[in-house]
Amino acid sequence: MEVGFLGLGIMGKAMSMNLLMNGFKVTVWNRTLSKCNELVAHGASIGKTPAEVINKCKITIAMLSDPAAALSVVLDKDGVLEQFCGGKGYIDMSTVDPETSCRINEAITSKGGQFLEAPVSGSKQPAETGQLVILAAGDKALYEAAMPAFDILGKKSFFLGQVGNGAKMKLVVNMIMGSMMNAFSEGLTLADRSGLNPRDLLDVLDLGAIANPMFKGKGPAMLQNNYSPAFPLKHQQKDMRLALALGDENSVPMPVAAASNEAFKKARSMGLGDMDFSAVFETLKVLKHSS
Ligand SMILES: NC(=O)C1=CN([C@@H]2O[C@H](COP(=O)(O)OP(=O)(O)OC[C@H]3O[C@@H](n4cnc5c(N)ncnc54)[C@H](OP(=O)(O)O)[C@@H]3O)[C@@H](O)[C@H]2O)C=CC1
Ligand SMILES: O=CC(=O)O
Repeated sequence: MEVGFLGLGIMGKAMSMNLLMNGFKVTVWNRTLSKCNELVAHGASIGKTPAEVINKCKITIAMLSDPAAALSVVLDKDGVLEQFCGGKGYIDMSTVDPETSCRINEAITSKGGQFLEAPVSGSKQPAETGQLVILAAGDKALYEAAMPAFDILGKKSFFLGQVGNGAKMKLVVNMIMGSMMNAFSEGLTLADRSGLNPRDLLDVLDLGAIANPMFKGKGPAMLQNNYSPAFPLKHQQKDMRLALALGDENSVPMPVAAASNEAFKKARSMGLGDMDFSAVFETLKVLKHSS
């Protein structure tokens, strides 16, 4: 199967490499074109623009940072839309808001194409090992056509109905995840400042009802001030912001998420946006130094 792939950041690079290593023919594009070199060294072809990739491939996947990037790659000069026509499919796996997904859907279908949103749950390592959870919505026929690729990229795919539902599900999941990370950071800080060993807290948490892979995976690194990015903090803050907007639209009070968003904003203001989202832990250390 041949696919195009737009966006070779942390996720896109791992996902496109995984497709390549599993026998797919992949044509890649990235805004910073030099990031294509590693994929090309492993057998990928390169498109110099998104339009060039669309022209070549029947199905193209995008994995881009945020709504502005997702829209720009479709609508701007040399973008996806310039070459779109009937018989082609576009799958946007970026985390965006439902409105952005709907705008892209309208643009693609106005050219006779098929559109699927398919954001993913799971970070750098699940992307590398094909263990993502795929949250698809939109064109069912394209979903079925893309299943061989989804089977490589993920451990489970959900088809959630109309365009927007995939984005909503992803935002709900990441709103919960971001709030959990803040509660975890506060717990580690409270343990430390009240005279406990935070490493003991990790062991206690891991044996109880709130054990989870995130605490287990990130906790030891956080205690060593290691925030090597798997999920960049700026993207987690974007997801909190978009989830809060979804809460506004639906009159859902979300005080915990709102407080978490403020903590991620504070971390961004401290220059931690490109670090892993667990770096929100650092915002609590600032309080210690200033007291
Ligand atoms: N990392 C993670 O754990 C997960 C991330 N996600 C979501 O996946 C998406 C990608 O995340 P991730 O790979 O971590 O992000 P990165 O920041 O590593 O990569 C972002 C990608 O978007 C491109 N990009 C940014 N702005 C533009 C623009 N204006 N025009 C064209 N391309 C642009 C970047 O290009 P360039 O290289 O030129 O900067 C890069 O390819 C995000 O929506 C994120 O929320 C979802 C699940 C897990
Ligand atoms: O969006 C991030 C993730 O880990 O899922």
